[in-house]
Amino acid sequence: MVDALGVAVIGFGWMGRVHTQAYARLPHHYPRLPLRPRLITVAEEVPGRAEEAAERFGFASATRDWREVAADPRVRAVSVTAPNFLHREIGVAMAEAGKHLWIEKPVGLTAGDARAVADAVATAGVQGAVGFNYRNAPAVESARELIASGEIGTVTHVRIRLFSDYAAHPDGALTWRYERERGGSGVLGDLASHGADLARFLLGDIAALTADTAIFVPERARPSGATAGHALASGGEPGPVENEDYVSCLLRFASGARGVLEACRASVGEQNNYGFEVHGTRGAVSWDFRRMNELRVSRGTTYQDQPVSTVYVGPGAGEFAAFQPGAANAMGYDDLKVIEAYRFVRSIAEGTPYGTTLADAVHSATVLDAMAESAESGRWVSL
Ligand SMILES: NC(=O)C1=CN([C@@H]2O[C@H](COP(=O)(O)OP(=O)(O)OC[C@H]3O[C@@H](n4cnc5c(N)ncnc54)[C@H](OP(=O)(O)O)[C@@H]3O)[C@@H](O)[C@H]2O)C=CC1
Ligand SMILES: O=C1CO[C@H](CO)[C@@H](O)[C@@H]1O
Repeated sequence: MVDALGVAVIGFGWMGRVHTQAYARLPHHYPRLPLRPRLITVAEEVPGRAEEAAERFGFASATRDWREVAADPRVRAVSVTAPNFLHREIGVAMAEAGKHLWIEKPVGLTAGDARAVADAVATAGVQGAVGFNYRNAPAVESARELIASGEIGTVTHVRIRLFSDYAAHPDGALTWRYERERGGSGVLGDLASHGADLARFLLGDIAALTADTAIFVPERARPSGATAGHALASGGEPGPVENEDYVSCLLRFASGARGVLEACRASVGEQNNYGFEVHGTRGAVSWDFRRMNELRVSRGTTYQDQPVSTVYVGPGAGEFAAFQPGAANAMGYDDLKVIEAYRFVRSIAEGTPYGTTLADAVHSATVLDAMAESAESGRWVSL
């Protein structure tokens, strides 16, 4: 018996589209899920964009005012895919209205914002999921199991990197991402938030850190109209970039392991170069988002003679089997969002969290706040 789950999407740029497509694809990949999302309404402030989204993707209605979503009894679950400065206000309002919440990272501008949304979700007794999609990659789940099984021994150190060039082009538009008021931090919230989540997912809590940040592209052109994702602008008045393009961070884990996390949104020549290398006393495992379905693994104690092999993950790993019949049939980025949608909807169906929660967002945001504090003070910060 399959029941309908009325859903709404607030903010219809890049992530709004990806969440919508994930809801639509759920029955294809998870036919036994007892709830089937029904696209009820889309809220977007750019004139005409909500109507266009409704027309293209099949929402029953469209609005420019997200408050109408909170009041809509047809809607039981909401995706918040609007810019960061709206996460807290919209997230809290939706939870208070009794809506289950799937909200994008970093969940607000600060750890205080993430905590406010987490508290509202807990008080309302609704389910909450967060857009830390990289941990949904079956290969990342396999790496976590490999580490937890002790097969690579005691973890000694890890390197986590998130390098991209979406902010490297000098004509990249000065969107909300580059403003303190609407974006909050820069690459911290945009990319290092994922890195902080992966660090904890793989290796447990971070005990202390020290960080350094920099702005490499200090001015950008103001966009002349509506933008989505990482748009280019031409001819607009230049304005200042208010948040960091780059962060490097040394980590000490509660386990005693050491780590380096580095993220940059303006790395010329790097496109979505996201990944990690984890080293232990008896082996190592590494992952690269651009080869998302592979792990590089080394195991044993023959040291310099030890082979490093490529492992193609297959139907036994994470949610791989819901997408492809055999190893080395590639999954893609949008599939990670389908997995996120599945875990969110399953949480609602079973009344218990399954996958990322708002607590994960609070942990990640606390790490980001500590990085900002350390970059400012030049000191180590304990967590
Ligand atoms: N998990 C992941 O891998 C990713 C997560 N993200 C996260 O997703 C969120 C959205 O990012 P992205 O989709 O790239 O951003 P976009 O700028 O592409 O889309 C956001 C949309 O929300 C609109 N918006 C602004 N104010 C409102 C409002 N009051 N009501 C409704 N809509 C509004 C924006 O309009 P306008 O243009 O007028 O501002 C824009 O159309 C961010 O928090 C980001 O950090 C983003 C990319 C990847
Ligand atoms: O979460 C994210 C993942 O990568 C994107 C760029 O490629 C970011 O913009 C985004 O916020």
